[in-house]
Amino acid sequence: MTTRSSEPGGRLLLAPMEGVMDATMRDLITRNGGFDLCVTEFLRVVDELLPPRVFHRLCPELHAGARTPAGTPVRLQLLGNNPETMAVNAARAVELGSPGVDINFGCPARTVNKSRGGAILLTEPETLYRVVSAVRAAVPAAQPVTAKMRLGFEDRARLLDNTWALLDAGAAEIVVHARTKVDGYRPPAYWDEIARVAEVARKRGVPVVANGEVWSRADYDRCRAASGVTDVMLGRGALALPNLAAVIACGQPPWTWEQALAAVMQLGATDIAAGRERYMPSRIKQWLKYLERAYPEARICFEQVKRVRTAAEMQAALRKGVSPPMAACL
Ligand SMILES: Cc1cc2nc3c(=O)[nH]c(=O)nc-3n(C[C@H](O)[C@H](O)[C@H](O)COP(=O)(O)O)c2cc1C
Repeated sequence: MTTRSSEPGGRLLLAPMEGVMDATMRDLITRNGGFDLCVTEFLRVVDELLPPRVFHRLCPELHAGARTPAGTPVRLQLLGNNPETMAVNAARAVELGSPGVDINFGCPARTVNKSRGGAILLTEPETLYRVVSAVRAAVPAAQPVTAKMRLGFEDRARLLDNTWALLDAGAAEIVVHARTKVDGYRPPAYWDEIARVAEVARKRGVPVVANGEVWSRADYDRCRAASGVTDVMLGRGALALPNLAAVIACGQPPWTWEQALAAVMQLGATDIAAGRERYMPSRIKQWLKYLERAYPEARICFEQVKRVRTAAEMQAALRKGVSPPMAACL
């Protein structure tokens, strides 16, 4: 196992991905090394202090020092607009062991935005300020309060207002997904816009993390050059090429399809062992879709398993692919 981190060249963060990047995935992806920090899927905060079990469900690593089995720290992410409830839930996240807390100002989901959560708040810099200030005040000073945002909601007009709001409120770090909400996930990511945020944040000594469309070592280099920042967050790229962080951090060769398929099988086995059989086939299919970007074999594999409904059938189908011919998994 390669455990060297990407320091001092810059940190690598594993992106929060709701419905995809749960503890099992974080374990599989961080095992190979290269990552310095993970951020959890968002925890939706409305009008109450959530019970500890909700935090533990989202981030079981809290039972293990808030680290993945490979030792990568995991920070909890909260999403909401109410400063008071965000503050009490942030305090609880930290009490339960989260190394600081991250706040989501980037979620583009219509249902979330309709209830004034996620990216819609980029139209209200004053709300960003109030939420982050309240959270900052509620969390011990040694614990970082970080924020993740997009370039804007409809356009980038308020990018620097939002940046100043986060800085004035005491954000310790800002992750910028280099697209607006309206851009969705459509390429390109506008990495050069991150440079504008970084220029302002530098005045306060606050690091900025670049995010969006980094699928390879070459993208990573281009992203850093365009944004001028050294820290990068990887999302879909780390699912498409599961050892992307180690490729970047340690020059590890990109995994072969056989290695990727072994990780897919491991995910299946873990889900079964944890009693998540019903959920397992759809998870495997979901990952294969991401893997298609790096491996033509993943498409063949997906076509062959797309009608599989049970965990046992899925396991048998994948197992056949482990012996030659390796190009297919049936
Ligand atoms: C399925 C999915 C779920 C996501 N869930 C979250 C989330 O819970 N919190 C968050 O801040 N960003 C979330 N994101 C955004 C990612 O963290 C990241 O900003 C985005 O995918 C761009 O980075 P990438 O091109 O490296 O994937 C999600 C993205 C996807 C595709």
